[in-house]
Amino acid sequence: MTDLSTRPEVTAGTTDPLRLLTSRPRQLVRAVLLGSLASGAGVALIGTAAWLLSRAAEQPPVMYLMVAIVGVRAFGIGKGVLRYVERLDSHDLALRLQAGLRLDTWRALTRSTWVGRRSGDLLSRVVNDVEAVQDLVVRVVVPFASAGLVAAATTIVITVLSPGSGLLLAVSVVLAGVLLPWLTTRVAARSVGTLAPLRGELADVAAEANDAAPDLVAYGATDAVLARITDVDRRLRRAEQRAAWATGVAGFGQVLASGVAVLGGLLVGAVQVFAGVLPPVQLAVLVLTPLALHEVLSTLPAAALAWRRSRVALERVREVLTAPTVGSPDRLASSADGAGDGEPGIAITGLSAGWPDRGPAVVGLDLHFAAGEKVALVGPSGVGKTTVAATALGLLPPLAGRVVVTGRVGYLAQDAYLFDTTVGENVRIGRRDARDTEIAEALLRARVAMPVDRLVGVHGTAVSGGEARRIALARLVVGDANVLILDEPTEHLDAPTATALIDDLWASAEASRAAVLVITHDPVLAARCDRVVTLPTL
Ligand SMILES: Nc1ncnc2c1ncn2[C@@H]1O[C@H](COP(=O)(O)OP(=O)(O)OP(=O)(O)O)[C@@H](O)[C@H]1O
Repeated sequence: MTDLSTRPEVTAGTTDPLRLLTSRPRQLVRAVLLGSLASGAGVALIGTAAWLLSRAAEQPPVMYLMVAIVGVRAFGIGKGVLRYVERLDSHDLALRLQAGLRLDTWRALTRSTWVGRRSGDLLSRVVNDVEAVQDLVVRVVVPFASAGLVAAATTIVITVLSPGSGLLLAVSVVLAGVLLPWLTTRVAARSVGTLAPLRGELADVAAEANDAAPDLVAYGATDAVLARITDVDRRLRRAEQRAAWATGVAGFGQVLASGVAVLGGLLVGAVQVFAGVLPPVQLAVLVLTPLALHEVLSTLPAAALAWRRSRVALERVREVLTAPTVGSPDRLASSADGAGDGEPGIAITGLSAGWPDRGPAVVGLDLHFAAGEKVALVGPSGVGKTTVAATALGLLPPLAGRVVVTGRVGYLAQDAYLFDTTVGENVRIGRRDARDTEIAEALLRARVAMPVDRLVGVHGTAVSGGEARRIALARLVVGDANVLILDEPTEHLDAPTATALIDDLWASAEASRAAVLVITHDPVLAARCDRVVTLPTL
């Protein structure tokens, strides 16, 4: 067994089920062997107990029963202990593979800005679908492989005792272990294949309804959204019911297969006992051992469905891993971390910019500004000011032209995100090693008279719009950025607060010779910049 906290995580680097599983072959083999021994102990327990009961009925001296008595105890205890150890080992392997895959998925997420992706579905892929790798180990490979080994061993032992019963058992094993699982996946394939996408869709509509709840209630538009959620839920439930129905029918088939093995064993064994070729005490072994084996095989239809489900889920994860990147947030992070390669500044040359699957919002923009310069970008609503900022930040790839940003970038977004934590922790995002005193000072400079430990609520709903804006500003102030991109910094603020805040921002920008790009509709703020660039309407 291994300690997850001390061993490095496995990075799977693949979503191919076979390659995933064979990335830790020794642990996989060990888990399968432990699983086989646990299941084998269960079957051996019933077989030995059956012999013991029959033999005890003949009332021999107890010495003749001792080995069987010890065997029953050993198999009984061994079954539980081995199953426990197998569970530890197989879950350890499964969690390791899952951690590796999750790490790969996060890496893929950080490579792209995922502009335009449905966030609920993306979340469902990253959380639920990645977990499919757990099922692959615990519910598919270990049950199938160990059931196969135990079935082979049991069939050989029964064949040695009674070839006719062995043949019948082999037929029932093929029926229960191969045919029924295959039929189950055939019947339920389509509905199982839709489960993961439907869960993603449900997460998506539920997340959207949650975000939009105040507007929906205010406009009395909840019915339509609830109807959408109910519709997806109904489709999901139907798919789950179909899968459950297939598993139920397979369960019935399992009982039949087990009946064939038990009755067959009884008939063939009885004939052999009457013919004097089989000792009577072995009859119970021929009858009861197949029963125990079929208990092991009864999990296989569900395992076959889990295999199908895991493949669909891993395919969805693969789509995330191989999705084309949008923008270059990693480059942004490195330029933000790099200790300012050269003078801070932004050089935009011949830029055409726009959002994926839309035409360009901005065409042929030239905008160069240097350290210590403050430039206001103005223009009518929707003309593309935020699009220019997103492109300069690397969140969107330029459609044409070049954008070079030198220095440590600090960005105040128009809809800056507040996490559901304290004011202080929200500010600390600007500089992770900021001390409490520095956070308090940043809040003071951003004119937020709030205790650092006050909670801001989900999406900052427990603070006012102006307070949220200033907390986001404090996040910018606490960092040591020297290229500032500010999208509507004075929005939601009263005139005196806005003036005081800009005074402060300008003072610290001048001290660090920062290059400042301000997007604004506020003529007072624009007038306080060195230059005003007006974006033309296309
Ligand atoms: N995430 C997005 N996905 C697709 N299109 C977008 C997105 N954000 C903005 N757009 C579109 O891009 C165009 C430019 O929008 P942008 O937000 O850059 O304008 P803006 O000048 O900043 O407007 P405002 O002053 O109202 O904030 C608009 O037509 C807008 O509908």
